[in-house]
Amino acid sequence: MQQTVVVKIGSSSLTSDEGGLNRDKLGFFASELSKLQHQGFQVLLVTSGAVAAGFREMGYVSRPKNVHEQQAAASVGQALLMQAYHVAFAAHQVGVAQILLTRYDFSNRRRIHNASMTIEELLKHRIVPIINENDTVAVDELKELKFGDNDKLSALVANLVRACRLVILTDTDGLYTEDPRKNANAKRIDRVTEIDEEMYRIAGGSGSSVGTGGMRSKIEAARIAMRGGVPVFVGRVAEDGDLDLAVRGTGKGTYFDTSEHNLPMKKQWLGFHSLPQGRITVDQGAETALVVGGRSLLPAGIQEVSGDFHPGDVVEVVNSDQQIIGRGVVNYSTWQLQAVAGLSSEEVQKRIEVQRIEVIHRDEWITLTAGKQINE
Ligand SMILES: Nc1ncnc2c1ncn2[C@@H]1O[C@H](COP(=O)(O)OP(=O)(O)O)[C@@H](O)[C@H]1O
Ligand SMILES: N[C@@H](CCC(=O)OP(=O)(O)O)C(=O)O
Repeated sequence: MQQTVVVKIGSSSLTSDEGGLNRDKLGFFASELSKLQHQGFQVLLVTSGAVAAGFREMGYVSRPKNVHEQQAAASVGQALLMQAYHVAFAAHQVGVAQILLTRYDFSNRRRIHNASMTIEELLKHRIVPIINENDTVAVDELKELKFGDNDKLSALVANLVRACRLVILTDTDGLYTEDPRKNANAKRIDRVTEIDEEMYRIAGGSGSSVGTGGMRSKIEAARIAMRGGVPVFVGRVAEDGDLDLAVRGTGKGTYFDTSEHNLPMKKQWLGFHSLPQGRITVDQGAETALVVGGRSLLPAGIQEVSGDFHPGDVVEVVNSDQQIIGRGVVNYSTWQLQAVAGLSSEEVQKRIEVQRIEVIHRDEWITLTAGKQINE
């Protein structure tokens, strides 16, 4: 079977702080990606840079902060971006296609299935799908409905196509013990096997005025991809052949290894694509049963319920310290659960009629605590 590589290129690698595309850099990346394809890899590109490429044409002096200005700049820049990629890849006899996705598309199983089928068809024809967030329609006010930066989008795409590696290219050669722009003595971390809280602490925000996510969002992307069984490289590609080295394991950057196996599609959807409709707080006993014991959630372990959900919806589960421990498909509605929270299963059955006694069945649950996942 052919191996698939997903490469994400950030705004900082394609444009300058003053805005506008750097066609030399873009041409270089197209050449590196084409080489990978010629070697037999299936290649997908997740690209940022629409806002950065378009804001100058709109007459703005710097990257706009206002949402509608950003959306307008993105719609100008996206066309410029695709035009430039089309020309740059054509020089290597490689065809390209544009795919614009939103967070909402991932949360809807039919839409993401359609996107996945389209991608498969393009790859079969050796066309490189070039993916960006659909900035014009992405809703910024509702943070959970917008990716913002493309790091997380690239991780979701890598999991979707079951990539053999996700390569996140940026303007620094990997994750350092501190932002290297702020501390020249910071040391690069070459290999990461587990993402813990310390990792989030050292990863700062964006260092340039065109990038948005910084290293923090790359760590979050790496966590999602690792959960999906996809190893990740975060770093820089500056010279001929660098991308090949990055894919093969000897690039200039940080490698995030994973011992996880590909998560089943259903669990991926639950953990990373679905949009929770409510929140359930559980006690210590229920937390252990879910996270360590691999058991279902029963009404007895529930302390608090909020949101507006119905049987079949996805809810987020938090422990008594309000830390997220996972997500699952709920078998109760909000009012039903509020009426029986904390009660024994026997008592619940006397009071209300439910299809299944489990609030969340173990097969419809995913643990999302940082570190090693015990229960799949
Ligand atoms: N611990 C860290 N190690 C490396 N880079 C870091 C760290 N913390 C913050 N950064 C910053 O993250 C930036 C890359 O992210 P970003 O600007 O969002 O790039 P992109 O546009 O490629 O997504 C780097 O330029 C760097 O200044
Ligand atoms: N979709 C946006 C991405 C915004 C952005 O700056 O992302 P990134 O450079 O990946 O931190 C664009 O194309 O401008």
